[in-house]
Amino acid sequence: MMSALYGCVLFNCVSKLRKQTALTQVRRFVQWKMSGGLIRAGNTATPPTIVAMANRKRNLSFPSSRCLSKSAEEAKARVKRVSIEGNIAVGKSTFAKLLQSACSDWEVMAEPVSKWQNIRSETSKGTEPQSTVSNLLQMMYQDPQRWSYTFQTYSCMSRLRTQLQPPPACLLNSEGTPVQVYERSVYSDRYIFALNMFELGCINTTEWAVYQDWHSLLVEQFGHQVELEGIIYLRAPAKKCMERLKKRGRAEEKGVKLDYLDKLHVQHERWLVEKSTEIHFEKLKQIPVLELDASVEFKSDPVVREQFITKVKNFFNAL
Ligand SMILES: Nc1ncnc2c1ncn2[C@@H]1O[C@H](COP(=O)(O)OP(=O)(O)OP(=O)(O)O)[C@@H](O)[C@H]1O
Ligand SMILES: Nc1nc(=O)c2ncn([C@H]3C[C@H](O)[C@@H](CO)O3)c2[nH]1
Repeated sequence: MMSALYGCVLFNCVSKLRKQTALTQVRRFVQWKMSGGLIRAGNTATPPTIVAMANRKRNLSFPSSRCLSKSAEEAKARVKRVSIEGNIAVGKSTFAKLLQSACSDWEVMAEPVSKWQNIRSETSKGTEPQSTVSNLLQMMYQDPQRWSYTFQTYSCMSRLRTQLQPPPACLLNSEGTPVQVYERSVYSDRYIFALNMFELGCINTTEWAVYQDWHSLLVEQFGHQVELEGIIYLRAPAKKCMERLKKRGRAEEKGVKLDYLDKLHVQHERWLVEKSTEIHFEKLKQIPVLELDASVEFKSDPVVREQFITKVKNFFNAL
């Protein structure tokens, strides 16, 4: 019942989005007409849809809901997008903070864990509307069979929202190599977590088919707005992640077993190292991956920190 409702909400979002996209096309066409219909692309006047296609080939980004000037579009297209992937507690947030402080051309977007821990809903009991808060992360860990599908719909939606956020002005004005860095992505949502939950039997075959269907639809509809140019894979043995998970002591993760981290490690290896996971998006199949040994302690060691930053800089520059 709940799954059907979530599917329905997502479906409504997509059809609204389609309408918005159509409206944007019409608006762009009217603006193009009013400006005399001349956009420099060689010597010919080119309709906006054709320019859009040409720009897509050159990997230029298009605004989702408002029209940006050509130079703003070009500035946006210069911003590269990279996700940090890795097992639970491997050190992504810690590494992300290091990147954030290392270079003003890099903007790090944290995984929205606190949103998953605090889902507000309005209920009307009696006459007064009441607000209740639920912790979906905890619900998922306590009863994965009941809540995994719901969790994946919400985690994926929140990751999508993060990946759709426009770059800040400082990145648009950057003269270096501006990069938006995401802690995980809509791709790890599917190819690590949802897949793992399916393989564990916590997501059933129907839920998995439904998840994959709307995931593909969303990724295809948003196109290059949610594409990544690269992935940083923080790699460490599951045992090391378990040590760190225990040290961190997040309440919801108390029941997490080494076996679960082992399985997630295998999913990361299949996707990012062996490349044996079946991937459904062409660009993602060829994406460059920077692998870093995250088992080393870099927080207290400035030499290791510098080595990491240099590797990341070289990786970004080559994208
Ligand atoms: N290189 C490191 N060496 C030693 N300890 C580390 C290192 N990186 C992170 N830690 C510690 O490990 C714990 C988990 O780190 P962190 O929260 O960054 O992991 P994460 O990958 O972001 O976790 P999650 O998957 O839950 O988002 C923290 O207590 C952190 O201080
Ligand atoms: N089931 C499941 N699916 C996801 O997409 C997902 N993404 C993160 N997590 C869990 C790992 C950490 O405990 C915590 C913070 O990363 O949330 C997930 N769990």
